[in-house]
Amino acid sequence: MEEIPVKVAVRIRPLLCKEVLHNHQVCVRVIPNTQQIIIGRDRVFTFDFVFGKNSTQDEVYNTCIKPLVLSLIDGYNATVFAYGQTGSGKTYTIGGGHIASVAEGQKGIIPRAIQEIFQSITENPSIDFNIKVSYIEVYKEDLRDLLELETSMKDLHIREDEKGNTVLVGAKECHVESVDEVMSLLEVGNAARHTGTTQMNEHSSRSHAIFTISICQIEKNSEAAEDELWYSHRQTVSKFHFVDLAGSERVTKTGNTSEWFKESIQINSGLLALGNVISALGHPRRKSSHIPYRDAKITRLLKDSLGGRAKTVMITCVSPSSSDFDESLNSLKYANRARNIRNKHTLNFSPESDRMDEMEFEIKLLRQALQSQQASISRTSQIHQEGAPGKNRIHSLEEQVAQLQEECQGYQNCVEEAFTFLVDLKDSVRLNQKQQHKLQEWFNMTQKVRKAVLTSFRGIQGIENLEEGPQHITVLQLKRKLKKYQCALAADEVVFNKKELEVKELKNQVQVMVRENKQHIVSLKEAQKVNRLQVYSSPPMYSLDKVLAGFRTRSQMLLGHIEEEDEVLHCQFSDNSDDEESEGQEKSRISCTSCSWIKKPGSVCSLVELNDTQDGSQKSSLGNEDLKIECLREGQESNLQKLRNSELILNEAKQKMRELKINIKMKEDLIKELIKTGNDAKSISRQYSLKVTKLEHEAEQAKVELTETEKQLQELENKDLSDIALKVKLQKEFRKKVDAAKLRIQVLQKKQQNSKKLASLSIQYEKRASELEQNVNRMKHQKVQLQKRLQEENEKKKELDAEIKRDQQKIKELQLKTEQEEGLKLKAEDLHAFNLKRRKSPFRNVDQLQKLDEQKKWLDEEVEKVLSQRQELEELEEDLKKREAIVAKKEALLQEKNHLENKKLRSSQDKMIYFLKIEPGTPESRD
Ligand SMILES: Nc1ncnc2c1ncn2[C@@H]1O[C@H](COP(=O)(O)OP(=O)(O)OP(=O)(O)O)[C@@H](O)[C@H]1O
Repeated sequence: MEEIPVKVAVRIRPLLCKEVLHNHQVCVRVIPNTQQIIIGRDRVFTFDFVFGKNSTQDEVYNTCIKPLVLSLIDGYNATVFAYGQTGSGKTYTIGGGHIASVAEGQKGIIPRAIQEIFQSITENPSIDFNIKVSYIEVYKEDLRDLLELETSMKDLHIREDEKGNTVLVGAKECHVESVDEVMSLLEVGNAARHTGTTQMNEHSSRSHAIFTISICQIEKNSEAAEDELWYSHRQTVSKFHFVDLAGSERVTKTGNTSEWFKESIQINSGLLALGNVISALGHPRRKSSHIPYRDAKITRLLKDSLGGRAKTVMITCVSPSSSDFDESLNSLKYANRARNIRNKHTLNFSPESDRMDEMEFEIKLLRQALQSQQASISRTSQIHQEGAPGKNRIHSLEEQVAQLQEECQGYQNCVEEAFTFLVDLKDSVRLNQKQQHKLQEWFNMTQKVRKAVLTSFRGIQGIENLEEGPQHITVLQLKRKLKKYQCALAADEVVFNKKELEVKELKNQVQVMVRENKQHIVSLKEAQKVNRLQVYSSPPMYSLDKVLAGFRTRSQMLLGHIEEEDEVLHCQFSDNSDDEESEGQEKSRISCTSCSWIKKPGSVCSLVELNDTQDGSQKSSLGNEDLKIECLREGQESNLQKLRNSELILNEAKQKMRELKINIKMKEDLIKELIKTGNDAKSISRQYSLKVTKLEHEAEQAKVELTETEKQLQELENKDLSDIALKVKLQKEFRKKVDAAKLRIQVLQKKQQNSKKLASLSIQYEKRASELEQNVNRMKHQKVQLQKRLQEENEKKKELDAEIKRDQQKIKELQLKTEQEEGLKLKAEDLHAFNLKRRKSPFRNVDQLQKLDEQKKWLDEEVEKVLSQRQELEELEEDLKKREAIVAKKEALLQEKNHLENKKLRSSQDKMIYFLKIEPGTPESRD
């Protein structure tokens, strides 16, 4: 049997309105013209089908579901299941939900598949179709019939038939005859399905739903119309499961608390089991490994579809939002694993139906043979009735028949000869009318006899024809074999086509890689060129203009560098098209290479060098003003960037606070529960300690009684009683008493032990509660610290606001100054003359020089400030990253801890309840 892999499709939904409003970035994209998906910066996955944010429902259906529907009609079982995080678009893609209110173009897979199935029914009038639908859900590991809600879940069972197919027993199967009927059933089922509202999805499916459509096809044989006596038919039964799984979710993210906490856990555990099955099946050495189908109901139901006999497509839905990065990556990893799963699908035609054909034909032949046999028997029986019944008589009759046949043959020969002779005679001799008439009569008689002989001969031949029956059977068998080989050939063709596709895909990939390689080489060459250019453009001596230009470029590059790093942080998941992104990367690469010479400490062009340049001092002062404004603007931009960052930090901190609050609330609930159980345990323990002392007292009494009875027994044995019978009787009584006392002591001791155990259990509860209290205190402390940090961040934000305002003020002042300076420009000639004069004169204008120095110093300071601000920013970002990593780790640990604590608490509660139940001598039961 051919192994065909499970096909895996990935669909990325567009950003939802609220995500756009919250400024979420896109982190998952389809690589154009490939079957690949890139998540984050560099994680690439290849799938059988990929659908981006602009993909339509029609596209999804036609590409990966239509072939499955056609296979269903060909007689194969098929499954499509949607997998993914909550709110990622599973229900939308499968076509569940309130389908009546959905526009035609937005309809999902189920309505389209139903349409297609009924279309093919109308196109095949030679086939009798019998269609049934069922709809069930798995909610909290319980099966529910969505078409018959009264059905008790105890009546629904998952079984395996003799061929190993998974069958759901007890679910209602509705016979349907039109698209509308199916749609209304689907609507009814969807309305009955468990849904809820979470922070992630307004209409979140809280259960796994399986909508099944089964088709029974009965092919009418063309002979049936011609021959009313017999007809043959071929029967095929195939099923299509449409599975909409509940979404995997982080409990803290969905905002579910207490009530829904358990529900989320159940959903996640079902999906975890499914993940384990996919992992085990996708394992390269899976044949030897165990596949844990039995771990959950959903995996048991999907056994046929994963590693079984059905043709399966898995659609993994992912959210593009960067806030769902982890979940999307996980989904993609699972989808990648699922590509390794191989199913062995088989055609569902029943060989029995072919055998039926043969048998029907055989019956027909036998009936005919029987009829002719009966006719001949009745004839012989007539002869028998007429003649003597004895065997000898038959034998002599047979001999007579043989003789007569011989005679008959002789006469026949004579007649033939006479016939030819008379024909010749008739032509050559002239006969009178009477003779002619007689001859004609004789001819007619001979013709009649001949015809009679011929028809009887044909009758015998007709009976012999019946012996062709077995030949016909062989032909049928051969036909059946031919059909089988044709099927195998078709399957081979499918595999061949698939392989061809894979080869094409690989070729495409190779081409893409070659193209990329070329691009890399080109960019490398460009980079080398730029490097070379920089080496030559690095001036040996700096003129003021060049230095200023250098300063500007440098500051721009520094800014660019810093901004680029900012982008790395924030635009890591930007929603640019791939081309834009690659262009951006190209630019950043070039800018990095071009700033390389400036970064070297030796090549930093300090403004102090301006001291040596006296030419164009006016120009430089004007340039300085420009520079100042630019610097300030840059500073302001950086401050704005800082502000944005701090806002981001603030939001994240708030989010953390919210999560912490939920965690604390849960813990507090847990503590309350624990305290309650602890108090109960305390009161029980108090009762038990009373009981222990009482029991001790009783045990003491029993011991005293025992020693007394033993003493009495001893005395009785020592006494020399004359009445032996009385002595024996008394001894018996005493021994009985001793035994009873011993038994009582034993029972009392056991009870004592149990009571002590229970008392220790309550101590354990107290300990556990105090531990949890400590835990909560720690969390509260964390909360306080977070609040502090929040305040600090708020203060920082305020400071930054103030700084920005100050910068703006400065910019205004400087602009004013520049305008004034520009006025001075008008006197440029005078100034030039003055400069020349000054250069000639041995003494320089000390005041102006001082002023210039001051301005240069100020500028240097400003540059330093900007640089230190950038430095601070970098440190702040690094710190933020570290903090984020720590918080994420802490969150994961806390979740794990919670989970364990809950488990422990539950098990200890169970234990406690168990103890309370099994203890027969509890005070209540005693009372
Ligand atoms: N491809 C898409 N195009 C447009 N909107 C979409 C797309 N996919 C999903 N959505 C929208 O996203 C929201 C969530 O989708 P849906 O309810 O299908 O998610 P889900 O994965 O089934 O969630 P859950 O597991 O919680 O049931 C819906 O409002 C839906 O309309």
